[in-house]
Amino acid sequence: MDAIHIGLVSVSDRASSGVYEDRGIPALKEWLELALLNPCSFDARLIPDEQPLIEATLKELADQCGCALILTTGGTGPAPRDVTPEATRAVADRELPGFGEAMRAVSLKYVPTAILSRQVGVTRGGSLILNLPGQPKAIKETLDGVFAAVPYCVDLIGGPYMETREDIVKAFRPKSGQKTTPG
Ligand SMILES: Nc1ncnc2c1ncn2[C@@H]1O[C@H](COP(=O)(O)OP(=O)(O)OP(=O)(O)O)[C@@H](O)[C@H]1O
Ligand SMILES: Nc1nc2c(c(=O)[nH]1)N[C@H]1C(S)=C(S)[C@@H](COP(=O)(O)O)O[C@H]1N2
Repeated sequence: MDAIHIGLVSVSDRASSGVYEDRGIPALKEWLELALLNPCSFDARLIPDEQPLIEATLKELADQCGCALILTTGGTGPAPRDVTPEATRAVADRELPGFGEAMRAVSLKYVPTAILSRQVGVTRGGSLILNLPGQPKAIKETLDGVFAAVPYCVDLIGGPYMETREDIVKAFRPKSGQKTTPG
């Protein structure tokens, strides 16, 4: 089974300055380790809401670290210091608007303020970058809702073949995109 390298970015002024303990990176890791069958390794970064730093971090994870998937958490709202979507768009080759739309739609089942998140999904080279809201509970809520589309997206941009635990999330691939196990 392909090994997968994943970038995790927690964007939070208060967690990065020690006001509270970061719960973003542990929540991202926990969900991914439960959902993915592939052997996974992670590069994790805890940074403040500073656009140049977010951009540099995303570029490093995509271009130097070779992450096929990069998940950010935090900084997607309307507050003046929320700049994760701007940073993500600034480093993007293409935007995949469906990810932001679908995450907001599933999130409305949990909170009416889901519409306040400006989260986006983009590609940069062979990396898929997804923004998640900062509330630690939002990580599971949004990943449960959209991750079915992630493995095929990663296939299409030339990444590893991701396999998921079906009781957590069932990856969807069209028949032509499915790998058949030999024998
Ligand atoms: N990385 C994190 N670790 C733990 N809790 C978090 C984290 N990010 C957000 N939260 C929790 O979710 C709440 C709302 O998150 P939000 O992203 O709006 O924080 P914020 O007001 O932008 O501040 P900051 O950037 O300092 O996290 C926070 O008050 C906090 O309780
Ligand atoms: N699934 C889910 N989506 C959510 C939330 C949540 O708790 N769960 N919080 C909302 C709130 S209150 C805000 S302000 C926005 C932006 O959050 P962020 O700035 O922490 O990224 O995400 C929204 N989306």
